[in-house]
Amino acid sequence: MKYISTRGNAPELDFENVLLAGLATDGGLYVPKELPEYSLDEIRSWRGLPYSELAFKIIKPFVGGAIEDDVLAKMLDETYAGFGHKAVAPLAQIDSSEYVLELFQGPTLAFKDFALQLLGRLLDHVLVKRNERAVIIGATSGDTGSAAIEGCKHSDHVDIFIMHPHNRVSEVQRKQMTTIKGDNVFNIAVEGNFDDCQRMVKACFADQDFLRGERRLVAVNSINWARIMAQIVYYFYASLNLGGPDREVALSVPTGNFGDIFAGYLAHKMGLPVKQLIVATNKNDILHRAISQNKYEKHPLAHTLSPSMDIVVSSNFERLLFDVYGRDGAALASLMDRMNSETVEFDKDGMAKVREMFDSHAVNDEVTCETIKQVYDETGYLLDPHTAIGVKAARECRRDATVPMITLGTAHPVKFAEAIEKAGLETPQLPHHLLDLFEREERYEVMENELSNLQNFVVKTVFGD
Ligand SMILES: Cc1ncc(COP(=O)(O)O)c(C=O)c1O
Ligand SMILES: N[C@@H](CCOP(=O)(O)O)C(=O)O
Repeated sequence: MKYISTRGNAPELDFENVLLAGLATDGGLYVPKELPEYSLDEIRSWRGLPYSELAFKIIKPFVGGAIEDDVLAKMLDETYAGFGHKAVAPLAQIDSSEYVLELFQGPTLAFKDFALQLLGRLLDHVLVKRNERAVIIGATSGDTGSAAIEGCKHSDHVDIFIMHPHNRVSEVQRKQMTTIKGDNVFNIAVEGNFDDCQRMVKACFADQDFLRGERRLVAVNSINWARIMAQIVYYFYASLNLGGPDREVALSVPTGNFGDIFAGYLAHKMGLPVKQLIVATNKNDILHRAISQNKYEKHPLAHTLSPSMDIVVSSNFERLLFDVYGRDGAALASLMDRMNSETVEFDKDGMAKVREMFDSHAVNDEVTCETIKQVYDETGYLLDPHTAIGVKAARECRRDATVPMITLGTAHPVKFAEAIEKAGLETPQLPHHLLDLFEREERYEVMENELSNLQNFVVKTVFGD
């Protein structure tokens, strides 16, 4: 399997190098040159497989021989054995033909664990083989951070630096990151927002000289292709558990950086029958406006009760646009330049194609809380605010009531007490492994929103000067 950059001006890479690359050298994102496609018969033959075995079927072609089959299979077994539910990604029914795919059964209680528990193992395997040590720099609006640290903390081959927006993640999210012990783990609270943190990550990739050629820089955000790859699996799993591929499903995805829903789009392109994909956003609704009005216009970032989706610049939208623009890297590079600095209208035929599959809806804080309350009153099921946005968008955008609607349950409600309390409900107890979270000692640096500060901190920490 070969990978190419969305901006058409970076070397083609194999899986091992794409795993280690982060951003492409031309500033683009890596995507598979060709996607594996499956017939309905093949997909049907995967019915009943345990999660890790299904993951092996789907992930193996993307890895393309870079890791021996038995090693990959063992890695996948170990990854998903650590989840708190035997089904790994169970479906909860909240109405007739309406489901929540619970992606929060992993150690940090958010969907990020699906990819980051695996990414930590993949990176360790490859770095040990190469006898290399890497620096990870990541940005989080709350969930990627703890999942990445949890996934990588055992590796002797990485130092991991995670930036979060100061005072803009929930208390549980912050403590989940900042209380993880490890000599190789460094948390930074940036006086800025998630976009600022993500911009600094990308700037570090564009200027790696600060690591003096002595360390490789690796990404744990969804700019890293391996993140998307691992997230494709649960779309197949959910569908197969609801009668797929002989029955279509509709999917509503709480969306911020567009990584999760992009994985769903790829699952569909690989052969999974999908009726519609719903981009569910909070007040940071640039993607909803882009899809519904064909107008890509940046508004200032708003702080909401669904902080993990407080994102304006959605990195993975570029991967979808690459397809929309006929996989023309040069055209996309100039489009991305324009999207940086001006309001953009996309190619009309391309947008029409996007709308064949995608719908979108934006949900404000008030409606988010109303939805949490309504679903709780109707069913006793407690949604976290991100999932509630997905459920609301699903109900607004549903095209066909006979097609099962699955909302991706992206986080556990225990992480978002403020929203749950504003909905007039009680936050549940932390799960057993986090019961003493509030007593654990925190460790993080507060830092101005300045690239040089970040780079100096990394250099001082890694090289000691
Ligand atoms: C709980 C939660 N829901 C939804 C999202 C949005 O996912 P994506 O960024 O892949 O669009 C995130 C963050 O990424 C998240 O942490
Ligand atoms: N919502 C994320 C933001 C980072 O997105 P990623 O999927 O690119 O890592 C978070 O919670 O950190």
